[in-house]
Amino acid sequence: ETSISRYNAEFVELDLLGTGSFGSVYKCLNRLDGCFYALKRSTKPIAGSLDEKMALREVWAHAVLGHHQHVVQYYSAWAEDHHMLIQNEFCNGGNLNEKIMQNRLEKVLMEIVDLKQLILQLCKGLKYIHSLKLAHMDIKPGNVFICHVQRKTIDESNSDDGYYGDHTELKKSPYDTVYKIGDLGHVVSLNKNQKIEEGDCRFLPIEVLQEDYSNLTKADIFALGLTIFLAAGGDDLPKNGPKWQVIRNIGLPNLENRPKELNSLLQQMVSCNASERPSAIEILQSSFLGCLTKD
Ligand SMILES: Cn1cc(CCO)c2c3c(c(-c4ccccc4Cl)cc21)C(=O)NC3=O
Repeated sequence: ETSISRYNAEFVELDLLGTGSFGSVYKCLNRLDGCFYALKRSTKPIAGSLDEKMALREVWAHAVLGHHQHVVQYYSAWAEDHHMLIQNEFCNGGNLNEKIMQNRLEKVLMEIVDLKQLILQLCKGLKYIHSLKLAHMDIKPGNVFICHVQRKTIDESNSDDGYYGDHTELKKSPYDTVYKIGDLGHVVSLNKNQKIEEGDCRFLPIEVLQEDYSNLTKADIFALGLTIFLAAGGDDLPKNGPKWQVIRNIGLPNLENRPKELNSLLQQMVSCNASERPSAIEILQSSFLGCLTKD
């Protein structure tokens, strides 16, 4: 019998955004509020299975993380006809991996001012997650979602708005770019020593591979360093083998035509010794972002 599906009752399914081992993600329109949402629909995991633990961790993490500008917003989750659904904020700009691929195709490099924004915003998101005693454990370009939001333009028409500026500061783009950390499927709590589900091995620091979970926030910093490296124009990362070992033991190759401050920040973020990696808070305070954080 056709059981009443909340999914069909409350949403209009518009596009398939992606599929994977996790299930399928659709862009949906909520019939009531007229907003778009990203809905992940996956087969309901077997009770007591590892998949169920991970699925519950994802929902618990979203519930604990509440609202933050640089974490993808969670709205609801429910189960129906052998499926589990999670309703998240829809980010209309794709993900950072698609942007990196696009830049390579067009042979363009992210400008340093945009890289600084990327680092600033992701560090604010990580600072928030870490402040709640959680670690993301799967930071990578594919899990950084992009929102293009309408720029707050000063309305030129009513010149008596008390704004006597010259209005020439209009930026080239009609929108601001907001980066958000998403996919909380690997989130772990810092204190509880639980078996972690490793994230993408290209972004995994060696100590986590060796099951040293004493510094999980610094595992996120390591993965963030590699994520920024790729966004700044670095070559693809190895999944294993000697090149994988070199990054863990020696560090990253220098990015030419990038400021030495950026290269040294990246080197620190991927330090072999987790305690030498700067925390999200330290990066926000670092001189590299200095001129930026005073906005
Ligand atoms: C494949 N895919 C494409 C998109 C659109 C990006 O412009 C997307 C989103 C999400 C997710 C997602 C990831 C992990 C868990 C749950 C969701 Cl809804 C997946 C997404 C999500 O949470 N929000 C999204 O926009």
